[in-house]
Amino acid sequence: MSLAFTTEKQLAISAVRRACSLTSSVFNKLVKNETLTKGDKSPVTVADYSAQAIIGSILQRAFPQDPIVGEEDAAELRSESGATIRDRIVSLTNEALVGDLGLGDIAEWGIGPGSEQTPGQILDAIDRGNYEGGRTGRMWTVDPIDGTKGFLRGEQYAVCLALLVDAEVQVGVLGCPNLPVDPSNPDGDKGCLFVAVRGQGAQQMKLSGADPTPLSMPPYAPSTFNFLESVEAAHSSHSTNDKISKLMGITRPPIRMDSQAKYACLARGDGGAYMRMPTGVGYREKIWDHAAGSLIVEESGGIVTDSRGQQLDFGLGRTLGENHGVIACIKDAHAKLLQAVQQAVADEASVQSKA
Ligand SMILES: Nc1ncnc2c1ncn2[C@@H]1O[C@H](COP(=O)(O)O)[C@@H](OP(=O)(O)O)[C@H]1O
Ligand SMILES: [Mg+2]
Ligand SMILES: [Mg+2]
Ligand SMILES: [Mg+2]
Repeated sequence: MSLAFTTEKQLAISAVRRACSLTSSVFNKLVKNETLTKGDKSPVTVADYSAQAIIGSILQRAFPQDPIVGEEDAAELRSESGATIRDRIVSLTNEALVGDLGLGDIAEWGIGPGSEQTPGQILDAIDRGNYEGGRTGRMWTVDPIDGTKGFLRGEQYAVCLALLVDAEVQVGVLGCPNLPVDPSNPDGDKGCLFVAVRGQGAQQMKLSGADPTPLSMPPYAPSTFNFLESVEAAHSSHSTNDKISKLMGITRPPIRMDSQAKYACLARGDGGAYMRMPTGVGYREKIWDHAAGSLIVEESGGIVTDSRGQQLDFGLGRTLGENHGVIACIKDAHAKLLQAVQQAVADEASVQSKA
């Protein structure tokens, strides 16, 4: 019997790997005017756009019917002021598309020597990410660089791609170019790829595709349990985590890290829970920030819910809807953690109502 989603898995690995080699090489050459500030004040670089163009272009060739929910769009690049950055993105994307075929790559996906695209095709490949999402059918979701702030600091970031079918994540791939391959040797080799297919487990491999190893989360051990959380306090509440941590009796400090690399590290046994509690500014979490990572944690034996213990709903459109936070955790610690979370949320609400 052939396994489900074999082609999709291989394609997602190939696309993410190609995008990762681009982001790593751009980091070393990035110049100041290659970072723009978006309407929401967040940064976006030529690497974000080019990585989305690469993934969009490969998906267009392999699965032309599948819509894409992607973080970036090409509106700014189509404007007059976007001309310089557009030219750079076109040449970076083409450089990456024509790179030699590697393990598992298929030339029919529009990669390898001779696969250049026109500027118009590249902008269209980025804009394929404009799909609004929804509850039914197949769709991909892509975050070309998750943790752009981490990328700019030379710290953690992830290239993220997931396939959803009827609002359920079926395939998830995370490429983490700056993540140590062996967590016990942080100064050793860097560059990991994480992949999961629903019902088939999760694996870590090197970005080159070598050394695939199955992932499985360790059992709950109170003495080593701690939280993974964002570096950016604006993205998730450090203070709420601190209260939850005290209620749980956790003594180890949190591990701060940008991007969905947190999901990946949790899946391979770091910390015990990835905590993303809302900061109260009405921000809605985006599906591309959670789809791939949540499946990798679930397929490694973990559990992912919101702060009420409910499953994340990927069928609401481009966002996860009203923000009740995200809690990804070792399965047998989840009930205890949820109790502490709800206590902390209730305490915060009562302090606010008295203020
Ligand atoms: N106020 C907010 N609350 C929660 N997440 C936010 C936020 N503002 C931006 N983000 C998201 O936080 C992501 C980074 O998460 P983390 O802090 O875990 O690294 C960003 O992804 P991008 O970097 O892809 O834009 C962005 O989507
Ligand atoms: Mg962004
Ligand atoms: Mg993101
Ligand atoms: Mg991003």
